[in-house]
Amino acid sequence: MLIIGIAGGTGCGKTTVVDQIVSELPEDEVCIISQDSYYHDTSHLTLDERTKINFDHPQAIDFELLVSHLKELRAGNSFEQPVYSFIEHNRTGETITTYPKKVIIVEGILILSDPVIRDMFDIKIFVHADSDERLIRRLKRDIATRGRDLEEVLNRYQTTLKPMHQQFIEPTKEYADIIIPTNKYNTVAVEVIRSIIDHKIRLKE
Ligand SMILES: Nc1ncnc2c1ncn2[C@@H]1O[C@H](COP(=O)(O)OP(=O)(O)O)[C@@H](O)[C@H]1O
Ligand SMILES: Nc1ccn([C@@H]2O[C@H](COP(=O)(O)O)[C@@H](O)[C@H]2O)c(=O)n1
Repeated sequence: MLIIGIAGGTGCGKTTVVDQIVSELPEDEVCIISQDSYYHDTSHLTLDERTKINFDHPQAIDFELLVSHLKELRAGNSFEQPVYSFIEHNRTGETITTYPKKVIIVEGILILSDPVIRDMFDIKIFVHADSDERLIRRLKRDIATRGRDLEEVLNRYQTTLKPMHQQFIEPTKEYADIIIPTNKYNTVAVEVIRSIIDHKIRLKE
């Protein structure tokens, strides 16, 4: 089993890079775990209280649960991955059964910030796009798919996204084995990563 961690600021293109990497891998050989599934359960809060959470701080993430799930996979067991709603700012109560596969990809803004999880990765990748590029993408995506408006995204950007990025996300670049520049689509880097995965899988077989 090969466990790959893919970090990088919001809107840098993590999900896009993951989709590109897995697009040519057999479906039964790869599983994807999103850090978003591990936002703490906030059912005890009202929707209004949930909107005030700082979702870019490491304390917003249930890293303990993520670690325990990765350990299940390493032990050859499946687990139930929570489904998260960006509209409700909470887990939906549904889960996706996630099975151990040859390649496990864990992606999220803060996944290189936790030392225990970091140690579990065979390959650590940081996806980099400039902050103006990320803000533009985040605006477009959040308005189109996450039920946000311009005011909300810009307000969150100034109050939490930018300071949290500088404090907790950008510094984790130093732990990365590979940094992928994604100011534009980077098919060469995706090809390189695919061949590293192929090589490492063969070594482990
Ligand atoms: N290299 C790129 N160039 C232009 N747009 C991109 C690029 N990568 C991703 N996008 C777009 O930017 C938005 C955010 O990308 P996404 O992969 O969801 O980022 P992340 O998972 O890091 O937040 C999406 O709408 C996606 O289509
Ligand atoms: N209820 C939530 C939870 C998180 N966010 C934002 O999502 C970002 C992380 O996801 P990416 O796909 O962009 O990596 C993070 O920056 C949080 O601010 C949210 O808006 N609402």
